[in-house]
Amino acid sequence: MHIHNLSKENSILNTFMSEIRDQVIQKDSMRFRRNIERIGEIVGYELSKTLNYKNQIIHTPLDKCNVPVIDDSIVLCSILRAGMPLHNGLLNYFDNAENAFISAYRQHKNNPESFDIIIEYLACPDLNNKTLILADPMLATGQSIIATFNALKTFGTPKNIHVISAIGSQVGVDFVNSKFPKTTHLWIGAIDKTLNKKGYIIPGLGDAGDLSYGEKLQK
Ligand SMILES: O=P(O)(O)OC[C@H]1O[C@H](OP(=O)(O)OP(=O)(O)O)[C@H](O)[C@@H]1O
Ligand SMILES: O=c1cc[nH]c(=O)[nH]1
Ligand SMILES: [Mg+2]
Repeated sequence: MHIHNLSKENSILNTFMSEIRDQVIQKDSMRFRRNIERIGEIVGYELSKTLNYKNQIIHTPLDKCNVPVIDDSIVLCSILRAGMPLHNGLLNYFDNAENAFISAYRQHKNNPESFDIIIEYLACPDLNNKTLILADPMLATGQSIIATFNALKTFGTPKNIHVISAIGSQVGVDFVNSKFPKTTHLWIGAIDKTLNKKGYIIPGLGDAGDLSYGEKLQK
């Protein structure tokens, strides 16, 4: 797996990262969603440099010119709920992408420290020979993204895979690195030290789904 840790380089991305982590600023849910969306836009721009391009002749009012344009068929797949703002950011740049949505949530067993990933909803186009972008802002244990990848296998074999996340834990990154094809790219805003007993990233930011859309009842 090619791991691109975008916080290693100074850029405006780190301003948005600081705001989604900040316990005061993150309480403004509209700003939180917009910052995640802006992270999606920046990552979309960065990963666009690795795509395939073809020359297109463009007629300006004065002459014609050759412009390289994206030649890959892109499918954006996001994990509900927290993936929605990241999805919007990517879709802001990849105008013609096809879209897939999957629901994955943690179902706790008898204690808060152990859980299964439950997938109930999946809508996905044909993935054969496409460029698949899997987006989820939090890569904690890595179980949700792996469960998603496995569930998508019946929809075809993508040509390339890009996994996008705002914050990951080192164990989660190591886990997905061991499960995805070696050619996969991981684009990540930051890789944090550890997970707590409930599987939350430390220092992380808290619960990305709740910060975007409000607290949900645990059932
Ligand atoms: O790497 P993992 O250990 O699988 O954890 C990451 C998952 O947890 C969060 O979703 P959550 O279950 O909180 O659902 P939500 O989006 O509805 O809040 C997050 O958006 C990921 O999907
Ligand atoms: O730290 C975490 C882990 C899972 N889901 C989140 O939203 N945050
Ligand atoms: Mg959540």
